[in-house]
Amino acid sequence: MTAGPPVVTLRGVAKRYANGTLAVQGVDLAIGQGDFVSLLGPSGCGKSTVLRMIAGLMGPSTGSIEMAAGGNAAGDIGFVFQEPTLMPWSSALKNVMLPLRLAGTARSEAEDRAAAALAEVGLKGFEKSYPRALSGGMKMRVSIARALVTKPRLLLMDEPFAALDEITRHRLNNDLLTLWALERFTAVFVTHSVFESVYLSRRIVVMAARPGRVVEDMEVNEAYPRGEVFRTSAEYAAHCRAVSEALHGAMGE
Ligand SMILES: Nc1ncnc2c1ncn2[C@@H]1O[C@H](COP(=O)(O)OP(=O)(O)OP(=O)(O)O)[C@@H](O)[C@H]1O
Repeated sequence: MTAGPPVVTLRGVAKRYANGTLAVQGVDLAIGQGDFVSLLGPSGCGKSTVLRMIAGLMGPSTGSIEMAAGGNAAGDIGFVFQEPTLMPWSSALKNVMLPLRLAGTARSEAEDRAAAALAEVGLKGFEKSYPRALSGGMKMRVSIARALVTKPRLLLMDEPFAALDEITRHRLNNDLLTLWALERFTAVFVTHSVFESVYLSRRIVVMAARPGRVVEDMEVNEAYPRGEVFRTSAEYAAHCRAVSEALHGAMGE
């Protein structure tokens, strides 16, 4: 599986917040169609800032961000936050229906598509459950279903599994890769975890702080599907070591 032409291209991007903080500077990054890219770096290196700019939630202070033509506007980008951010007063199904309803999709079609999205993340039978009745991992699954229900070509994830226990996190990593293979979206995944970035990605962009910038761009040239055999392989360990060294270099250690 190789990445196609860029879906999004950042050129000379810098972001200075209103309080004067220079969050990132000099970011040049092209993300290829169908790729799985992780942004890895220490706290404060600007990973979330880059992701929010790609999402169009805010603009860069200098430089440009170009989305390739051919998308379907509002449904083009899915965003998964660290917190599942579900509406507590609505069922899992209604939560997943929301982006479709906002886009004007008729109720019955939205229901069918939301139910299919929940089934894809392993939540068939939980359509009527309220968020409070679901575990942390299940809530995150609902959040992923909601992000994917519009069939975005770009899925942006900001440390989505950071708050989950390790077993749940491994399971969701596997399920995310299955969805990625099935739906063929381009994934941009923000994480602090070397292990998670190597397990998931084809490409790891290592960032450093003060000011936030890209310091290494590494490839994890290993076949998919990846599973427990990969997780316990010598190749996995070697990639983790190399990425870890790059990260420590980025942190000036
Ligand atoms: N809204 C804001 N206003 C001012 N400064 C901000 C704002 N958001 C982020 N920053 C600052 O910009 C820098 C980059 O923050 P950002 O959240 O992008 O980093 P991060 O790598 O995602 O960090 P973390 O891993 O801790 O989430 C930090 O110094 C942060 O304090």
